[in-house]
Amino acid sequence: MAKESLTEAQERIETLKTLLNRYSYEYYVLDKPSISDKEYDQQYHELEKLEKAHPELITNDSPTQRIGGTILPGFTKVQHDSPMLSLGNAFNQEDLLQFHQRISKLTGQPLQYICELKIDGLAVSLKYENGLFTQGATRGDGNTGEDITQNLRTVKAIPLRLNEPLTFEVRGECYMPKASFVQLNADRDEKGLEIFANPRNAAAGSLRQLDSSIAASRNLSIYLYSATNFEQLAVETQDALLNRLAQVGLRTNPERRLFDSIEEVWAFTEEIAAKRKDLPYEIDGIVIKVNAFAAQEEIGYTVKAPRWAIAYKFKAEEAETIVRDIEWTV
Ligand SMILES: CC(C)(CNC(=O)c1ccc(Oc2ccccc2)cc1)c1ccc2c(N)nc(N)nc2n1
Repeated sequence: MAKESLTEAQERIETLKTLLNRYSYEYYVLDKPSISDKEYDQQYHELEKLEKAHPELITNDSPTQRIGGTILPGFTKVQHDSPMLSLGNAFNQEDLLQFHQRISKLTGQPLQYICELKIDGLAVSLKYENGLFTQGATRGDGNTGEDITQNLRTVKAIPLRLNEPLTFEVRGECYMPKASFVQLNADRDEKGLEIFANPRNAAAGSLRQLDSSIAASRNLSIYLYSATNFEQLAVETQDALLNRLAQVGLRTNPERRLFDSIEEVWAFTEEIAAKRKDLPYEIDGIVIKVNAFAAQEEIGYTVKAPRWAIAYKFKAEEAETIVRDIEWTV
């Protein structure tokens, strides 16, 4: 084909990046792809060819730039702008009742709860500046984590550009779907490599790689569940925040429910316990949060965890999940 003019190439590259970004949003966030994988691949290869012919037009948010070219010497430290807090635990109905009674005393507002699944993966923080993904980090000790931007850029469910030019930080759980875990262990076993004990360890092991092409091969995914400086999102509840995160292009877990009583919350934990084995990802519990941000602020925090949230933990499923989890060490 005749070498297209620079502006024609520039326009086509911009169009393709916008289209491919939109398709990823439909596929990973809306779970409603509007084109086939084949059509996606065709447009992706057209973009690759155009960028090869015009390398000066390659930008950081192009879907062709998810795998970094270099192997990192190590991970640098990252200070989180606000702490990534931990959660208190509940192990039975009585614990949940006590949680409810304890916080009911701390606010005059009627308590509405939101229940979210507690995905068994690795907590990560994603920074966006003017809508562009600029930094990804592990939770670390809650205040200091490690910069794993290169590896998180390979996670296709993480948009390199949001649908809106927002500047904020979101947090969520990066995980390996059960099917990817089974396939990975089968491949490793066949190659005589040590297999992973559970999907959480496999996800942690993948995000700890200094060569992002290895992380890229591990089919990781992510669910986001919180944001900092979310004032610009103009939301007043956790549920509205999650809807807003999906609207701007971020993947959130659909199995969330709102309840007005702790009895209904307990019933939900039993409902999820029954369907846990059928979920395409592992969970280790349910996170119960006061839904309204105003009530959250009134109820407040302890030194390391919110008072307005608790993790109801399921009993460990199989012997293997009791295996000591890999500590995050590099
Ligand atoms: C509730 C929170 C602890 C996040 N929230 C925070 O980390 C957090 C951090 C600073 C906050 O405000 C402060 C800002 C500065 C200082 C102190 C608090 C508020 C919330 C949490 C933790 C783990 C979760 C998980 N595995 N799954 C789901 N579904 N939800 C989860 N939610």
